[in-house]
Amino acid sequence: MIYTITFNPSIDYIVEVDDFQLGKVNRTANEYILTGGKGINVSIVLNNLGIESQALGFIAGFTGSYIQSHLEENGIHTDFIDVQNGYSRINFKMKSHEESEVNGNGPMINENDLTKLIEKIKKLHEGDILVLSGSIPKCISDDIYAHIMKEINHLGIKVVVDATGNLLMNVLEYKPFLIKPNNHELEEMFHVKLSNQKDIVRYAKKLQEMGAKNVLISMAGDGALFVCENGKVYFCDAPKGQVVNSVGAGDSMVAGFIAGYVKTQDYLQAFKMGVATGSASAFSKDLATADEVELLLKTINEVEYEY
Ligand SMILES: Nc1ncnc2c1ncn2[C@@H]1O[C@H](COP(=O)(O)OP(=O)(O)OP(=O)(O)O)[C@@H](O)[C@H]1O
Ligand SMILES: O=P(O)(O)OC[C@@]1(O)O[C@H](CO)[C@@H](O)[C@@H]1O
Repeated sequence: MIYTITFNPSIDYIVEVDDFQLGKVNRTANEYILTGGKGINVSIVLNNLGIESQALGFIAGFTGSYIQSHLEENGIHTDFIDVQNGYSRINFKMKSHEESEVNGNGPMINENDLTKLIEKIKKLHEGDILVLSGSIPKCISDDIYAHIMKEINHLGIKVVVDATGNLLMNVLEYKPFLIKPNNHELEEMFHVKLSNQKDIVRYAKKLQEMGAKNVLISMAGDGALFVCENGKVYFCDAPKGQVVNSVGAGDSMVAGFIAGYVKTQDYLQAFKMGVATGSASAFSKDLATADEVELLLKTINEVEYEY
């Protein structure tokens, strides 16, 4: 079974404003809401691709109830912990001349809530896949993903981590199966400016040396690089298309990679499926569907990188 954990689920309120004026009253040309949070997006896309998963994490208040019922209505299993403090956040995403986002901090999670989550995770089995995705509320220490990995290290579970900064750096010693920073997050982690693919590969390999088995570096419209545990390095161009909503493109890539890997056990197929799924989400209002992914997958060709 695949489990996703979202510490900080959200309702994403997406507004389109034709010509946003700072400091003025602006009116939307279009607006809609999506259920979000990185792990939840992974579960939604896996479901779209016909793969079962269970979404774990913390929800709170009326927004949390909406998130849970929306997922369940769409056939996604959930097992959230309902925390009694505040409400799940509403993240604001505005599309105008540029895309801007304001993400909330999320509800207060206490020790007791955390213990409940760890107890659930300890019941996972060998062969399960666990996805740890997204930011954590400020009240939680940035070694929490590492702590979770330490607790289940002996169980033979493949752990995928999509996070940044210390939250990601701290897990490396526990050898995650896959990590997926984007190129900007890679720069921030090493305090460097990476201006070409060769440099990006060099730093992705450092993450591998530090413990990650597979490293996927997404680069939005510039495609993605994959440093594989078999020693090979691949690059795929992103398919060309009209970007409609890139929120969740990275999560879709993670879901696509997992789906590809589960179906074929082949890393290259998984990588290509990841790129196709990321782009399919970027090219649509909502997250990628199986038909959209299948169409794009046919157009994707890899280049093996000589390093
Ligand atoms: N403008 C684009 N054109 C084509 N494909 C795109 C575009 N933006 C994203 N993608 C696809 O989605 C993948 C992931 O995108 P990106 O690098 O933006 O992830 P991310 O930064 O983790 O995104 P987010 O945090 O918004 O989920 C890319 O590798 C690519 O396949
Ligand atoms: O604040 P975080 O947890 O880093 O990111 C949260 C978020 O921006 O990520 C998803 C897209 O990747 C959205 O659904 C959600 O609003």
